[in-house]
Amino acid sequence: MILRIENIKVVLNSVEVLRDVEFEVREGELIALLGPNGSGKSTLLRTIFGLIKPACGAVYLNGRKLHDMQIAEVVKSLGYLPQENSETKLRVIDVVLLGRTPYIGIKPSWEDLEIAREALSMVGMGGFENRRFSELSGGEKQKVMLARIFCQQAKLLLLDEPTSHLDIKSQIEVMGIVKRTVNNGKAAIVAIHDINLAASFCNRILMVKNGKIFYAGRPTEIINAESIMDVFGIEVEVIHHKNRIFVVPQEGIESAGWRDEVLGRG
Ligand SMILES: Nc1ncnc2c1ncn2[C@@H]1O[C@H](COP(=O)(O)OP(=O)(O)OP(=O)(O)O)[C@@H](O)[C@H]1O
Repeated sequence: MILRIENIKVVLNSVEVLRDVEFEVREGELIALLGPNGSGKSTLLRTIFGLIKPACGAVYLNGRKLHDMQIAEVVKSLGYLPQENSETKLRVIDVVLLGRTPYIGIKPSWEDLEIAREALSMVGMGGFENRRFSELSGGEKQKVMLARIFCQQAKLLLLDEPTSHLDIKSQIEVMGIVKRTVNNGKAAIVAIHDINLAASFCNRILMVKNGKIFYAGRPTEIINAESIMDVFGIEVEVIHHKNRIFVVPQEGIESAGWRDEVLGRG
């Protein structure tokens, strides 16, 4: 499966929110969208999913223009997780089963139920099936919404800050699940604020500023003090250690004095 975003411009209420956005997504790729608040990451994901029609340019899925496709067809290919959860009094299992909507006939089959239960246990929410969604914590809700997307079995996942409410263990687990899903012949684009998490799990990073892609490439190629200053306007030090990179605030390094320790020179 190949998704191609071709020269997209998006204008919302006369404001140009995205411009000259162009890239491709191939099978097996996990792509992070990094950028400051308001830089256009959510708008890009919404445009790819077809919720926003670009003023110019287009999104192509396997060579077909996405905006010409039926919504039922789109949701079998693209799974979109929005940034905000909608509130509902539905039971957890029914929220997850909504992910099966593209496949369900009159009512869910045993197989649909099995897939939904498996997705819940995959995100560590087995046993929550009969709880009310509205009564869960922020992180629990986020995991349930992720289970919903996983059981949709779409080929490309569009995840808007999927780890924002999660503790460190859950963040790593969720990114691990996304990575394994991608390795099984799928792809994902993830808007995320944690640069270290993005660099640890993603094959490619797109750095967005003012609605435009400023840098694109492998984490080790494009994450450096200059690109972060350019895009975020903040001084950091990027430490390369054992093929990994760590982004730490300049101020933190100077006051904590742990840089040499990390590099094994302590
Ligand atoms: N309907 C709209 N009308 C006008 N401007 C909009 C509209 N929706 C979004 N914007 C603006 O578009 C810009 C990009 O917003 P977007 O939500 O895509 O940013 P983001 O990178 O996802 O931000 P964050 O990291 O804070 O979630 C922002 O300046 C926002 O105010």
